[in-house]
Amino acid sequence: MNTIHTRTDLSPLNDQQRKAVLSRENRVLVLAGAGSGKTNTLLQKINYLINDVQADSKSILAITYTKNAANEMIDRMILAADKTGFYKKVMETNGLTKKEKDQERKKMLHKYPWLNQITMKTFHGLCYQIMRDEGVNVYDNQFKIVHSHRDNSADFFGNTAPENESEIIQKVAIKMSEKRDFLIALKRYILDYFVDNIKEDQGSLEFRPEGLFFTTLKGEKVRSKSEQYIADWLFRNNIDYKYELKERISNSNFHPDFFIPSANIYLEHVSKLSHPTFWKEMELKKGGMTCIKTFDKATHNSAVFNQMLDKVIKGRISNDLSSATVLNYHEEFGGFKKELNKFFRLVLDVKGAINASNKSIVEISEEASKSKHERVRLFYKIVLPIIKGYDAYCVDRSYLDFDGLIKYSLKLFKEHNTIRNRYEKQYKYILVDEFQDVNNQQVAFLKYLVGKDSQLFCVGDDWQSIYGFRGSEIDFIVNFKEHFKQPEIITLNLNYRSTDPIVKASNEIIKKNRFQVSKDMSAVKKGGPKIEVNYAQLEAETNSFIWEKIQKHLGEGINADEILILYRRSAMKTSIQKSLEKSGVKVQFKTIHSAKGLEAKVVFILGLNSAPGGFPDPWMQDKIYHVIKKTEYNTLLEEERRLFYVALTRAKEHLYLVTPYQLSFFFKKKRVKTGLKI
Ligand SMILES: Nc1ncnc2c1ncn2[C@@H]1O[C@H](COP(=O)(O)OP(=O)(O)OP(=O)(O)O)[C@@H](O)[C@H]1O
Repeated sequence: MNTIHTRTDLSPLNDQQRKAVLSRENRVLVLAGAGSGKTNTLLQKINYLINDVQADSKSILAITYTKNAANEMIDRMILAADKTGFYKKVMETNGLTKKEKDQERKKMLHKYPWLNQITMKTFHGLCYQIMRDEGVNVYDNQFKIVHSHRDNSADFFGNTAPENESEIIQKVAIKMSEKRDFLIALKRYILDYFVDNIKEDQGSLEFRPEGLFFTTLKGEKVRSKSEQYIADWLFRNNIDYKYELKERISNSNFHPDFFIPSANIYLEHVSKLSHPTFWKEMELKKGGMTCIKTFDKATHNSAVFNQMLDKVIKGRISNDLSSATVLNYHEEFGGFKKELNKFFRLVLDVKGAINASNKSIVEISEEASKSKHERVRLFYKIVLPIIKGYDAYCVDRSYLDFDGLIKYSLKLFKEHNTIRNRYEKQYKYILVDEFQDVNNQQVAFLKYLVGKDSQLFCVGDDWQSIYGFRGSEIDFIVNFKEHFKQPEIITLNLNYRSTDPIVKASNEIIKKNRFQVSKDMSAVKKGGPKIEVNYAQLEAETNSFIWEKIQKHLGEGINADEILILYRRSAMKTSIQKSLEKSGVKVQFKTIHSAKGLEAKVVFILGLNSAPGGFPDPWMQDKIYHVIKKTEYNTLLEEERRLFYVALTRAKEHLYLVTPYQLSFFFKKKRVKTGLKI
C-alpha cells in the first residue's frame, strides 16, 4: 500500500486494518477471525475520523455488545489520548474497585471533551438515551428501567425501578397462582420437568423406571405416572389419602396402592407391570373392606379417567368437596425453591428470545401448540400468560426493561419521522462492534438510524457467533450484503494473539462448519508449544493433570490471572475449582460464553466429551427454543463448534484440552494424550 500521510499514526496497523480505517464507503464490514485486531481497528477508525476527517465528535456513535466492552473501549481511547501515562498508572493500580475506576474514567472524560462527546454505548444504553429524550411520544416519560436478570451493572442514574426482571416475573406468577388451576398446573410442571426431570422422549405412561420416581402434587414419590395422576386427582379434590399404607389382615402384610379414609376404600391401580392383585383383593374381602380397581388403559384419556374417579370415589364420600382449601404458593413451592428459580431463569431467557424474534405471542402460542413434545406444549401454556402478565405489570407502572427500550425506540422511529431524521442527521458515523451478535430488533433499529449518506462501519466474526439461543442471527454478518446495500467487505487475516498451533487447530475445527464466510487466518507468532490433550478414565486423574500444569506455569513466573479455565456447564468445573480454591491458587474460571473477548497465556478447556451434557452437546439447547426459531441438529452443532472456536482462541500460548471419560468427537481420529497434531 502507498504511504498515505495521516495525522493519526496508522503505522502500527497492518495493510488490511489500515484499509478499513481509511475506507470512505458508506457501508463497511470488517470481517475477521479471533485475535485479528478488530476492536483495535475500530478504535483507530474513531481516532482517524476525529483527527483526519475532522468529524465532529458528536456525530460519532460506537455501539458495543456489553457495558463492560463500552467501558473498555472508552478506556482504550483515553489511554491513547493521555500522553502523560497517568491513566495507564491508574488502570494498573491494584485493588481499585469498579466504582473507583468508573469515577476515574469520568474525570478523564472531562479532561478530553472531544472524547466525552463521542457516544459509546450498548444498544440498550443508546435506546435509554433516546427514550429519555423523546420517549414521551410513545411511552410515559416518567418511565423507570427494569434491570435484566443477566446484567445489573448498567447505570440509569436513579432511574431504576425498585424491582428487577426476576422479581417481577415471580410476583406475576404468584398473583396468577391465586387461581388454583394455574398453581396446580405450574406445580405439576415444576415437579415433572425440574424435580423428576422427565425427558420428552420418555412417553408419559410407558416410561416406568424402577422404584419411586414420580413426585405427586402432595410432594411424595410414587411408582408410575398413572399413580401420580390418581394422587394428584385426590389432592386436587382435597381428598385425604395414604399411599402404600402397610396393612395387616389375617397374618399377612401388604400395601394397597391408596387408602382413602373418608370413604373407607382401597384403590389398586392395575397396569401391565403390576403384580397380580388377586390375593390382595381376597385379603381385603376377608377384612370386609372395599377395593376399587383402576386400569392403566383408562389413564390414556384424562377426561375419561377423571370421570371414572369422580364416579367411583366422590360418590362414596360424604364430605362436601366443593369447599376445596385454598392452596398457598409459598407453601406449595417451599421445598422446591431451587427448581423454581431455574424455571424462572428459563422463562426470562425465553421472554428475551421471543422479544428478539419477529414473532408475536399469538404466533408463538400457535407454534407451540404444534410441538410434538408435551413438555414444550405445556411450558408455553403456562409461560405465555406469565409473560403477558409481566408486560401488563410493566406498562401499568411505567416500567421499561431492556427489551422494552429497543422495542419502544423502534416504535418511536417508525411513527415519528422528524425525530428519526434528527438522530439520523446527528450520527454520521455509526460503528458497531461484535456485529455477529446482533438480533432482528437491533438490525431493524440500525436500519432506521443509519442514513443514506452516513457511514456504517461494522466489525465482527461470524465464527464467534454464539448467542443464537438468545436471538442473535448469524445471517446478518454472513449475508451482510443482502441486508446492507453495496458494502465494502474487508477481511483481516493475521492473528496477533495466539501461537501457530492454536491458530491452526482453531482454523481446522471451524472450517467444518458449512454456514460461514471462509477466511484464511494465520498466526503472527510462529512456533509455540503444541496443544495438549488429556483424557483419563477418572476425574481425579484429569484434575491432577490440571493441577500439575498450573504449578508448572506458576513456577515459570506466569501470573495466576493469566490462567483461564473454561467450561460449558458449571458441573464440569466443580471439583477442580474446589481443590484449587482450597490451596489458595486464584486462577480465573469462566463459562465459554462469558469468556468472549478475553485472552490469557494459559487456557484449559474442560469437559470435552461428546456425551449428553458434555461438549459438544447440540441437544443441550432446550427444545423450548425451537418454537421461537426452528433449529436443526446441524445448525446447533455448528453453534457448538463456534463456541469451541471461541474457547480455543482465548489462549495466547498454552492450551490444554481436558476431559475425563470419553473424548469428544471434535477430536476423533486425532492423536490424543500429548502432542495433538492438527
Ligand atoms: N497490527 C497489530 N500489530 C500488533 N498487534 C496487534 C495488531 N492488531 C491487533 N493487535 C493485538 O492483537 C490482540 C487482539 O486484538 P483485538 O482484541 O482487537 O482482536 P479482536 O479481533 O477484537 O479479538 P476477538 O475477536 O478474539 O475478541 C491485542 O492484543 C492487540 O493489541
